[in-house]
Amino acid sequence: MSTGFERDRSEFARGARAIIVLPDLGGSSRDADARLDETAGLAEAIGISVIERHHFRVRQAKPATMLGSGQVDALAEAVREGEAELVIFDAALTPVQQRNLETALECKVLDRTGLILEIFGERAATAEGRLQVELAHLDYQAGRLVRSWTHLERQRGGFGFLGGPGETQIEADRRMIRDRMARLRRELDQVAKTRTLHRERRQRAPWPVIALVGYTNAGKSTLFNRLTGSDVMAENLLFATLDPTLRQVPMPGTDKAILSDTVGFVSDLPTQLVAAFKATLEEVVSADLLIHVRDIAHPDTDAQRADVETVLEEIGVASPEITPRVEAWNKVDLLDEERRAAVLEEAARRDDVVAISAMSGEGVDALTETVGAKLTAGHRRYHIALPTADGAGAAWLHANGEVLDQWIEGETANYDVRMAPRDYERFIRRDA
Ligand SMILES: Nc1nc2c(ncn2[C@@H]2O[C@H](COP(=O)(O)OP(=O)(O)OP(=O)(O)O)[C@@H](O)[C@H]2O)c(=O)[nH]1
Repeated sequence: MSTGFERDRSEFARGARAIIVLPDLGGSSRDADARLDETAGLAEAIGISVIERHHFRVRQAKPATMLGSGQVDALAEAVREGEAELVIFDAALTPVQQRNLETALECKVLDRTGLILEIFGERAATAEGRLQVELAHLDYQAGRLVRSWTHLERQRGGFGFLGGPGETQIEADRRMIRDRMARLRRELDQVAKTRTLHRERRQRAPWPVIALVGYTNAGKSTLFNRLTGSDVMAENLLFATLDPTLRQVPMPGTDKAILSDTVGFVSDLPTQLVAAFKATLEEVVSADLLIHVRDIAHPDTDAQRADVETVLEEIGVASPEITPRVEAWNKVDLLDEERRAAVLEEAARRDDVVAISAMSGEGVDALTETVGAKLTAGHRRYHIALPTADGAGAAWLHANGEVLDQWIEGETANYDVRMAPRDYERFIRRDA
């Protein structure tokens, strides 16, 4: 069934000419140029062609148009001269502001949430990803529909104007959205159940799961490819990895580990998206260890780190004491000599930080060593005696622990094994 509310991708056709606007309300610690770069990068990731960037200082956001009237006029002029088809605001706009701006600028206006939804829509690769995006999108539209209706009605002077023109249509639209959302939720439940089954099956496999997290463009995919030796997703596509990709990788100290690449995080991630993407990020929630990839050469690297930690907390990842993190300070190749020396020195001082260049490979072996060491940090040495005929038991020990020594006494095979207490208990239970 088509609700008529599905995304019209042709609206943002590849190559659409766009102007990026940063309304600067002050008080942000972020670098305005870096912010404009990020938004331009996000837009370009879905094929929008960015022709201009504007940075407007706004003392107080205007309820009707966000910007002051002089600024709106200047922007309208820029739209006409540049023949722009789209203006992207790096801010959250109310439905009223969005519509008033569209009228004044005579072109389409998209806010940050709308832009992120477009990107998520384009990148969602699995059935679950697509369902989640559509749900988030409908949720966003439902909010706009209700409020814009109230606004229209007020313009008509029509409180108490129930049953007036348009109302029936809007009611019908809202019902259609509601029905469609209910259906999507049911489908999602089903998909989520299947996923949980798969995950449980994998959790019974003995390998630890390592999740790569990080701000968008930090270099997660580049590192993922380097660690796994795959060259998929080598393009510079923001959010190229909306759906987690899982690979087995060798890790010192364990037989192997499962590495999961996840979606890039952004600042001000709309709440409805955090909720909608929680399932996609479940790999992160249940991971044994997180590698937090940071673009250490970015001017806002500290703010980006805080954003990532906030999202991790929002989606329910346990504190670093329970789910250990290793920070990979990436792109050290871009630093000037002085900064590079300072970064390397600080990284060397900390046992949870490794300076790397995912691009050149510098530091990547050290990262693997550190991750392996963290994974095995809680490991202990056990003595285990098995009947020599227990080939499966012996194989399990080799796969799950580090066999330090083994010797045979009559019918008994002895093993001196280093492994996680959790694995030891699982092994003992298996025997019982
Ligand atoms: N100079 C330099 N560039 C890097 C390095 N690592 C990644 N890059 C570049 O940074 C850009 C983003 O890298 P990705 O690996 O796509 O980043 P990501 O974190 O997966 O991005 P999202 O999918 O948006 O979350 C690409 O242009 C990479 O080539 C590095 O160590 N040095």
